[in-house]
Amino acid sequence: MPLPKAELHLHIEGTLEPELAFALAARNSVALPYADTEELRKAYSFSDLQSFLDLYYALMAVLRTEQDFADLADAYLARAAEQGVRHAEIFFDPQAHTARGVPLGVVVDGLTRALAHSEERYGISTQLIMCFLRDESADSALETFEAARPYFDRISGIGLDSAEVGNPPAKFREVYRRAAEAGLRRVAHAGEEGPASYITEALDVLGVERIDHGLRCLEDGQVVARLVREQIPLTLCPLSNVRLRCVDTLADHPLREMLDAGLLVTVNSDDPAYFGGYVEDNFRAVRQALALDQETLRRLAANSFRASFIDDRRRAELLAEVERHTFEPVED
Ligand code: HPA
Ligand SMILES: [Zn+2]
Repeated sequence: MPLPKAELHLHIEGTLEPELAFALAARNSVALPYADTEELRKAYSFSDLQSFLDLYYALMAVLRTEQDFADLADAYLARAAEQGVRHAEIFFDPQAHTARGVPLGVVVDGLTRALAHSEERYGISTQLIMCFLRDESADSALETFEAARPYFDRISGIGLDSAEVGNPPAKFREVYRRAAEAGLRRVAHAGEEGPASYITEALDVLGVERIDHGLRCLEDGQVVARLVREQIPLTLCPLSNVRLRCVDTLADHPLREMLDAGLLVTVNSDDPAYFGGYVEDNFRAVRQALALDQETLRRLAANSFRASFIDDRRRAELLAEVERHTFEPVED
């Protein structure tokens, strides 16, 4: 069995595998501009975040019905279970669907239909985090937030994703204020392609409890010192960072330096269908590239539960599972 872990940075739309994309395209009579899955996979060569986002949004055209969203989430959960995931906090992008005429209720009902049987079927507890597209307007985020109020009993928190540079956190001050007032958890992508100052802004202006990516904190010692002091979790995504050219190679990934600095870092998969692996694949890749020992892997898994929004009892149970875990001999 793989190491038990929580997945805290996972875009459900980024789990759309080429095979499922073609199956849904056929089911919904949507034409894809690729002959087959092989040709589609060849398009997964990205130069930066935007080049990925262009394909990510285009492929969403196949997601139309409640069943589509349920199938997408169920396929993810089945994969996640094989990868040792025991708790998942799952992002979705409501505006990417409502903009195409898919009602918010269809998205939420479909996703939560799959999540509802997740504990029983896969042993994975789940939460849903609604992300706003930061390259859309602040008004659009507010409209989306208000439209989602009827679903707040099924939504744990809000996040911020999409094109970072030029779309600083402060643009979304009001929607984060309303989320806090509504008792929702708050996270945001910051410091992936954007500067370290966006991390500070997300903490100070948006009141976020966790930073998604946060890699570029390393460019500012004061930001690192604060993240360490306040033990703000960072949800790193190593394979994503290589594919989107935030780091040159996995061997250059600063994960080890970040751990050594005392940062509360976690390892996650971001958009696994596009970036070459799910969360255990990310663990395995950094273990190999950075020669991480078992205690370091155990620490990363424990961090994932510490950084999660689960209740204290389940957190204690899952941390005990990490402690008890015995590693299988590695073959590579
Ligand atoms: O890695 C990402 N960064 C920003 N937006 C995203 N939307 C899906 N994945 C990402
Ligand atoms: Zn992300």
